Amino acid sequence: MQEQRVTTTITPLIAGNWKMNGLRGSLEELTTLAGMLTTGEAPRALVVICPPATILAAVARQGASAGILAGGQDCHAVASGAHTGDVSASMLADAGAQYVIVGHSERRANHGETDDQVRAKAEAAIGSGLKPIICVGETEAQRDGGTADSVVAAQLAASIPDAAELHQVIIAYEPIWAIGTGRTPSNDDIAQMHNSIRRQLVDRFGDKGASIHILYGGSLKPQNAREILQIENVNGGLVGGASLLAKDFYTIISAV
Ligand SMILES: O=C[C@H](O)COP(=O)(O)O
Repeated sequence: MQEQRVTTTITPLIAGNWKMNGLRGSLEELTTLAGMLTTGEAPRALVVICPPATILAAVARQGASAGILAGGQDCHAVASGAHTGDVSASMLADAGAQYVIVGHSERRANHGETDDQVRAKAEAAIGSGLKPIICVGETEAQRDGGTADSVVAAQLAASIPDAAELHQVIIAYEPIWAIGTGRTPSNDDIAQMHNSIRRQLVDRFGDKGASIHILYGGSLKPQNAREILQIENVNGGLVGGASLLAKDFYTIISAV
């Protein structure tokens, strides 16, 4: 039987995750990017930068005139309290963020975050008016063992909240073995995974599931952006290393 395919038209979104890179000096890159976005051809994508929390407010303020939106890289699941070192979703919103990454594989791996915790963070984000970018993805062993589909399906099922405001949720598929390695899945493998994610979203959420962004992340670069970003059901990208240089990030944005 032929697989049912679901396609949809969504304004693409390109998000840069600066991770733990970026001192105040990085704002110069933001200024350069803003200049490119305002003087060049108008971008066909929403542009988001997720900097370290220390410069989030500055990024939100400085990026606004060029239409650059700001996002956090993580948030706590509760609004306030005795959680030394943590930042809540409402604090990110207060600093000017409109998005927040939750469940990035570096947090799942290094901080033992579970799907339940990721879902709680996504709920907190939505409750504070932020759009959570919920990350899912398989390890290399899982890909080689043929379980990538089921691993990602389980993460999706458990990490996405059953919120009425579901149109605010964004999914980022990031094969862990592709992050920061320069390796990417084949275009066919990306298409297969994104179509599978789309089917699950539509099965679970109906029409709303058809309008949820599904971003690709993992060694997305100026060199491969054009072909990856035109794959069916790839509605943009979550970019790590290549988002740190304005020139590279602008090339990726322009590839949409
Ligand atoms: O959040 C971004 C991803 O982890 C991708 O990172 P990368 O583009 O450096 O591979």
